[in-house]
Amino acid sequence: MSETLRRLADVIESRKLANGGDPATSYVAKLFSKGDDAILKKIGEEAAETIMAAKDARVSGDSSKVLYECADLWFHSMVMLAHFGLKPQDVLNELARREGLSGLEEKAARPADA
Ligand SMILES: N=c1c2ncn([C@@H]3O[C@H](COP(=O)(O)OP(=O)(O)OP(=O)(O)O)[C@@H](O)[C@H]3O)c2ncn1[C@@H]1O[C@H](COP(=O)(O)O)[C@@H](O)[C@H]1O
Repeated sequence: MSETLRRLADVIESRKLANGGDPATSYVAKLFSKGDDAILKKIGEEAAETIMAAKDARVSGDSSKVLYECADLWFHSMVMLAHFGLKPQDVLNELARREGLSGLEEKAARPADA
């Protein structure tokens, strides 16, 4: 896993209130203190901002804002993962499990009622 993701996951973990995170000095601790609805709301906002940035880039040809918004989305997704006791490595493991499995084949193999 990327060292940057690993270090960020460790910092996020350290910001949990149970680990001494202080909402007065830390954005992540403040988000944890507000609870999961606040974290999920941020993910919704950042996903929408990513979509808007991509639409703008389609017109302007400048993708720098897509990068910026996508980083916000990944970051807030990592806060959500930590909230649920998950790590970036768990997501990478799931992607690795899917490696080589065509999305079209996987969908076709689903039970009819799925
Ligand atoms: N990667 C990030 C990161 N990306 C975005 N953000 C913050 O996410 C917040 C939300 O972004 P918005 O653009 O939506 O800002 P806003 O509209 O003011 O949002 P709200 O305050 O209303 O939620 C901003 O305050 C950003 O600064 C981040 N805050 C922290 N990190 C990482 O988390 C670490 C720990 O941060 P602290 O817990 O604050 O020490 C940092 O060292 C960084 O590595």
